[in-house]
Amino acid sequence: MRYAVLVTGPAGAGKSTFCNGLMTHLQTSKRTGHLVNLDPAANSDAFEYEPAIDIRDLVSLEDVMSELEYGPNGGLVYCFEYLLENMDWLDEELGGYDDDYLIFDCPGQIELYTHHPFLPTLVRHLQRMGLRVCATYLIESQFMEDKYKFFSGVLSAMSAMVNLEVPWVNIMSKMDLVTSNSDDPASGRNGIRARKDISRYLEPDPLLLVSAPGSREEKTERNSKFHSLNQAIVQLIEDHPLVSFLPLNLTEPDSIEIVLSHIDYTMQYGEDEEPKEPHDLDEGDFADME
Ligand SMILES: Nc1nc2c(ncn2[C@@H]2O[C@H](COP(=O)(O)OP(=O)(O)OP(=O)(O)O)[C@@H](O)[C@H]2O)c(=O)[nH]1
Ligand SMILES: [Mg+2]
Repeated sequence: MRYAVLVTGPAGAGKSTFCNGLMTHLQTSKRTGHLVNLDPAANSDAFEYEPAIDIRDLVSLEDVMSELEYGPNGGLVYCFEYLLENMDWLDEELGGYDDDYLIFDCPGQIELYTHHPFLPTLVRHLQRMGLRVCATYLIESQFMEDKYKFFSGVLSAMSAMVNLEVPWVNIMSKMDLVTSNSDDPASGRNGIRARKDISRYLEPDPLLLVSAPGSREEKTERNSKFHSLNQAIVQLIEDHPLVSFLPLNLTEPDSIEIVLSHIDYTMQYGEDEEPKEPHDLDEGDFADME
């Protein structure tokens, strides 16, 4: 059985870094993984591990831009369309890997996840080839600093999830950057101050969008033209409680292990063996953040 983990998410969310971390972790756990680079604009220096399959061997953004005079975004779309027309290239590349764990590093163009047919087509193709596919969607912990930015991240994750019908793991990356110390003057009014707050973001609490009744903030919000929009979004997220995030701190092997065990579980990796329950988050996992 072959497995494919798609690593998706907006630009700079830490996808490539997570792929590297996952590869290292697989190696130290005596498992094999292969990196697949799907980013035609990737910078070669970004890879600690040489990709086993690399879209740039088929088409590179640089060539498309210089030869066809596309700009960077149109150029990317062209690259994916080119890949979709040349899927036999991918089949051939994938042919050499049986019984393997493939990690797909995807590009950060948000439109690829929300409305471009590229990823759904790719997923169907991989499934037809007999691969078990799951997707991860990363947003970075800095999103938690601003509740509006955070909810736009939640909505983009939801929209990517409904677009791709595969098992799904949402990840809050760069948790090493969260210093949630209530005495820390740097964590401002909207900062993430306490562990209680962090869990409201990891299991998004739509009420974060609504200010406390009677507060000055609430009164200004009620008058603002965004009030009904916020209410509608709160309702949407409450009606579709699909999104929750696993915290990822790459400086802690345990954290990577927990994320990997959830990914394995969604794909029933090694199901010929005993199925494994994913590790649960311990109370202790947040201890250093307080
Ligand atoms: N502190 C910290 N920084 C990180 C972490 N992961 C990534 N970064 C930094 O965030 C930046 C973007 O990381 P990438 O891994 O290139 O992000 P990406 O999602 O692959 O970006 P694109 O491919 O351009 O969309 C880099 O400067 C990384 O060093 C993390 O876990 N902690
Ligand atoms: Mg990247």
